[in-house]
Order: sequence, then structure tokens, then C-alpha cells
Amino acid sequence: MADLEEVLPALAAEMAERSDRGEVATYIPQLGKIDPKRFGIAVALTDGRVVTAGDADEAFSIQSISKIFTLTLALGKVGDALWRRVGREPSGNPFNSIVQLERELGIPRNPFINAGAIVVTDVLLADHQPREAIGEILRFIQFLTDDDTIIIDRDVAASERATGFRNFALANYMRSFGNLTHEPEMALGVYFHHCAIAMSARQLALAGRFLSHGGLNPATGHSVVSAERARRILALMLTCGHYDGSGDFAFRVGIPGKSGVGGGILGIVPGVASMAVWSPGLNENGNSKLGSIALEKLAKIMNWSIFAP
Ligand SMILES: NC(=O)CC[C@H](N)C(=O)O
Repeated sequence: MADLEEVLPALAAEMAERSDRGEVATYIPQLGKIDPKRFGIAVALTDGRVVTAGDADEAFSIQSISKIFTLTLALGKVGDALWRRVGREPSGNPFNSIVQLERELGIPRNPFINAGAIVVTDVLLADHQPREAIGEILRFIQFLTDDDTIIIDRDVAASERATGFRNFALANYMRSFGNLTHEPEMALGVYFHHCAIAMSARQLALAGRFLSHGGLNPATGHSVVSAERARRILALMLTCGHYDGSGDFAFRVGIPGKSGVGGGILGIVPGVASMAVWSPGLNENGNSKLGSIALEKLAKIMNWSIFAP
């Protein structure tokens, strides 16, 4: 196996040279202020080693990557009953699309598109005030990383709320079908805050360890979810984690991944590693442009693929 201690700095240096960095998301005004030159990468191996390069300790907005953690919590709460309200198929549409909801009676295609993730927050609101649900999500992420310094960037949450017309449309539309039990305002309050959680690549790689290790936190040996649930979450990441770019990510990188419009991607090599990359410029599908390229190169060098023998 190639030496990660050499591979990652070389990859970060190569990425620093590139000028084709994509465009930072500006529809959330606060995200538009981020320097597109940033690049960080972190790999947490199941043997306990963590190797990083570039801006791996700088916190960024994890955005839709948070949907992995809210899905995990919602499955813990209601189990397979969740699938009565959310599907498990790729949408083949942008993350904030509304078109399928009318024909499919307010049931979002999967938990990673915005509509699906808003239903997931509705599940997390059961018996909770929004503040408690937000606290539960944040504490879960702090527990997974063993790091209680992780916080929510309230400016990002407020910025998204101020311009979140589409998400309000999605929530109201689903409510009209009876697939949102709380007021859109409440579900979106939770949603905007969990999307605004700020983490570094290192912290994110640590948070994903349970998915690379059959549902166990490799550092403590404690079970976070069953091995079967971990496999199923990974299957959804592979098929839906990059929206209408999911097929291309599977083709190029060959591992389950989840992107966010803050420019982060969490990628999992089952049994081997949890890795996070951050480069704020996005491609046409709203996925980190250089982040995807860096993971493609890294997977190739390391021969990491779920399709490899
Ligand atoms: N793809 C994303 O990261 C989208 C998340 C963002 N908070 C939104 O709702 O638009």
C-alpha cells in the first residue's frame, strides 16, 4: 500500500496548483464569502491512524454531509418506518428539485435530497422542541468525533434561512400531502441549523469512522449502529450521496460518498478508511469539483474501491 504520509501532501500540493476550482455556492450568501483556494484532506484509517494535508484543521460548513448523521439518528428513532415517508432511489435531479414531489405524492426519492432530509428532521422533532432536536444532532456528531468544540455557525444558518425560499416551498408542498407533521418553520429551523454545523476535514473523517468499521467506533469499540444499518447507509451514499452526480462519483471514485455545498465530501472505504476532503468550488451538480478529483486520484493510488477484489 502506498504511504499516505507521502501521498496526501503531494495531492494537496497538486490541487493547490489547479485553476479549475469550480464556483463557490452563492445562493447561501454566507458561503459565497469563502476563499475558493482552500483545500484540506484527512484520512482516518480503521487502524487508528489519521493522516492529513492542506487546510485539514480549518472548519467549513458541512451542509448536506450532515444528512448522514440526521438519517442515522432518525433510523435509530423510528427504524424502517422511516421508509414509509422517504424513498431509497436516486432522484436523477438536482438536490433542491421539486418536480418529482407532485407525481410521487409528497414522498421524496431519498433522504439526501433536500426534501428527504427535511422529512428526516420532521422525524427528529417528534417529542422535541427544535432547540432540543438541534442539540441532539450536534451532540451526536460531537460524540462520534469525541470533540465537543464542534459548533453550529449561526451566521450560515441565518443566511440560509433568509434566502431559503426553495426549501420553504419543498416543506410546504410536502405538508400539503401530509408528509410533514410539524410546521415548515420548525422543520426548517432544525434543517438550516444542522446544515450549518462547522467541522474540519479531520473532524469529519473522525465522525465517519463508524461507517468504515461495520457500525463500530474503531477508537472505542462501541457500537453506533448495527453492521447491517451501516451497510444500508453506505448503499444510500453510493446511489444518492451526490444527487444527479452519484453515478459519476461511483464510476470515478468507486466508494460511497456524501457531498455538501460547502465543498466537503465524506468518502468511506469499508473496512479501511473514512476520509474527508474540502475544496469550496463546486461542479455543475453542486459537488466539490477538486474534492471529487482528489478522491478519484487518491482512490486510484491506494487501490481503494468497493468494486476491487
Ligand atoms: N447540497 C447541499 O449541501 C444543500 C444543503 C443546503 N443547506 C440547502 O438546503 O440547499
